[in-house]
Amino acid sequence: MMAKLFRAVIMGPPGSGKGTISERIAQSFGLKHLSSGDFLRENIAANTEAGVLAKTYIERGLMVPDHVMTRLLLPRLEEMTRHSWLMDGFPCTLTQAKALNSTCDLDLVISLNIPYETLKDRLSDRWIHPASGRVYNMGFNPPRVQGRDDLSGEPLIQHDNDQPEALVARLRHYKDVAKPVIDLYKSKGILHTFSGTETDKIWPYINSLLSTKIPSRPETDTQHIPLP
Ligand SMILES: Nc1nc2c(ncn2[C@@H]2O[C@H](COP(=O)(O)OP(=O)(O)OP(=O)(O)O)[C@@H](O)[C@H]2O)c(=O)[nH]1
Ligand SMILES: Nc1ncnc2c1ncn2[C@@H]1O[C@H](COP(=O)(O)OP(=O)(O)O)[C@@H](O)[C@H]1O
Repeated sequence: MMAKLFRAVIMGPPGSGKGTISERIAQSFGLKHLSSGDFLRENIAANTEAGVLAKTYIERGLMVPDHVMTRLLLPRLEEMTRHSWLMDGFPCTLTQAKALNSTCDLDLVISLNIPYETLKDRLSDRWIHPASGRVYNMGFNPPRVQGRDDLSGEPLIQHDNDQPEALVARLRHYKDVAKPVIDLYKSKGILHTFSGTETDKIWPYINSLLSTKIPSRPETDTQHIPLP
């Protein structure tokens, strides 16, 4: 019998560890990790209409408008009716959350609550491989060769957006737009908030929460490998 499908969203300010934790969840529980940033980069690389439009905003450090995000992401989610997934980076706004609501029922929302000083330290030390979106942190998960992506060997870059001056504005913006989304999920009783300064300390709590919600590893594209 097919395991029940499971749909989750992970929210948090820039640098809160959504990508890092999503990878761990995907590995441990077999959910597909969907990332709004990755979808956007794929569309930009493929020169789709939405990708060309999105690029003009991202290049200026702005959020992509809601109607572009929903036009891009909802059809992809509709294709995933047979999969369990974890979405990272979407929804960001109440309009996006309402659009997602009309497409599927979420089982769980993880919200990461990380102090500003911690975000500032992490992001000022974040290096990115622009083509793939892979992220490194010089202390936490450094690349094998300094300044180079582990898989492609291509140079890593830093975003101006990650520097403290830009970060303050991004965080303020995040707080404003995320608050009604968090309130919505709280009122639905599916919000779980995790606070802390280290991903490795937060992870066991998320892991044990998900273990109570996902009794067996759901169907995946890959071969079914029993967990130890
Ligand atoms: N020092 C430290 N760095 C961490 C920790 N967890 C994640 N990082 C690093 O912090 C940076 C941000 O983590 P991400 O997983 O990219 O965070 P995100 O929430 O997906 O960020 P955005 O894509 O900006 O929304 C990356 O460089 C990570 O390697 C931690 O516990 N300690
Ligand atoms: N849900 C969303 N709504 C609007 N814009 C988004 C959304 N998700 C991603 N973006 C845009 O794509 C960019 C890249 O996203 P992402 O890879 O998550 O990294 P970051 O948030 O660190 O910039 C964002 O800066 C933003 O411009």
